[in-house]
Amino acid sequence: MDRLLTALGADEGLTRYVGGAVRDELLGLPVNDVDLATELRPGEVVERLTKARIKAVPTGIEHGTVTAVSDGHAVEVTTLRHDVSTDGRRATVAFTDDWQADAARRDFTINALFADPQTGEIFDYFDGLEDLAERRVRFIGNPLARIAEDHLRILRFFRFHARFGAGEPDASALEACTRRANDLMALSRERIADELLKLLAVEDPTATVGVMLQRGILTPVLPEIEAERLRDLEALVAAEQSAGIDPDPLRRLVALLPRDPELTGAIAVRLKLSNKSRKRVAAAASSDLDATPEALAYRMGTECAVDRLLLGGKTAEASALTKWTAPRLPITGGALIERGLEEGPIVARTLRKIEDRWVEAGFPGGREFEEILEAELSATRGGLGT
Ligand SMILES: Nc1ccn([C@@H]2O[C@H](COP(=O)(O)OP(=O)(O)OP(=O)(O)O)[C@@H](O)[C@H]2O)c(=O)n1
Repeated sequence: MDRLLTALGADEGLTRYVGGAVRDELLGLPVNDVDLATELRPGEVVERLTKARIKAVPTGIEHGTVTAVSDGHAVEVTTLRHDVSTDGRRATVAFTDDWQADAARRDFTINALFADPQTGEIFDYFDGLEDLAERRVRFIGNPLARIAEDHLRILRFFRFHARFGAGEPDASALEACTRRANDLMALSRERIADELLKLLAVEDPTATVGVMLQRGILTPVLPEIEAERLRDLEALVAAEQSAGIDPDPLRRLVALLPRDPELTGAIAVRLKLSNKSRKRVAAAASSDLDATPEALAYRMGTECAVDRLLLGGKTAEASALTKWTAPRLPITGGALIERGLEEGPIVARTLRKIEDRWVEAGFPGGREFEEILEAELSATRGGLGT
């Protein structure tokens, strides 16, 4: 990091930390991604990095962003800019050396703080420090205008409020988000899903999601969510906490949807979730809890079984399951052949039947397993007429 800061002239005041890293550092939270803002133009950023033998990737060069990869860490370096025109999805930008202008194009006051890497001095042009102390999430300037520039800010507002806000959301922001909720339809499904899942990943999103449902914010993108579902989300969050299981945004999404695997799967497709996530939410949406937790985990994988148990209010079982390791079936197809079974599809079929009975019996070993084995082998032999 030091090498990078030196290369970008931080000691001359040309480059500062910005955004989430400054905010999280001031709150004493762990900082994951570091963003830098710089007076240097993108071409000069690339030149200086190359000279210092730091890899420079022009990830968003038209918006002034270069990613510096140094010691395995990626840091986004963005030239100070102000937005010239925006259509709610994309912005045309102009570079500047005015720090306040760069702060002014950002979304919320708490996200527009700069920090001098050398002295630690904070540059706060829009009362972000005060809002941070009061745990207020406020747009910079007119909320309607800021949402018109980038519709995703509607969901970002709720995410940051859920994460950092205390009490009621800012009234003018809430009003603007409510009025413009339909604008979310203009965004790609991927961006909506990504932002929504980030919101659902915060420690406890219940109160904020409650406000969103009351205001119809999610109706344009997820009309399937009914207001009563908030109680399910609340119960799930409480179950996760008491089971000591990490919050999971996909599981929380399922809590908000009708408990219908087919419908949930279709929503996952609409939100363009990955195949893995689609399968997971569809499996979690089933309320079938007939099998034992271990049998569920063996069949569906522990993650899916934990989802289903937590969503079904079986907190202690879910917690116990996280420490459980799936046993292996104590016999192979080869061993069945050695015991006299003929090679062919019958081997796999018999193995499956043995496995079913073994799972049902609670994964026994030793004599009990031998009994299952013998019973199935003789049934198979009997079936074959041998
Ligand atoms: N629609 C957006 C997206 C981003 N930003 C600005 O770009 C910074 C970085 O954006 P991002 O990485 O999305 O957010 P972080 O604040 O870093 O939050 P997180 O910790 O969730 O990454 C924000 O702080 C904000 O200043 C913005 O103004 N409007």
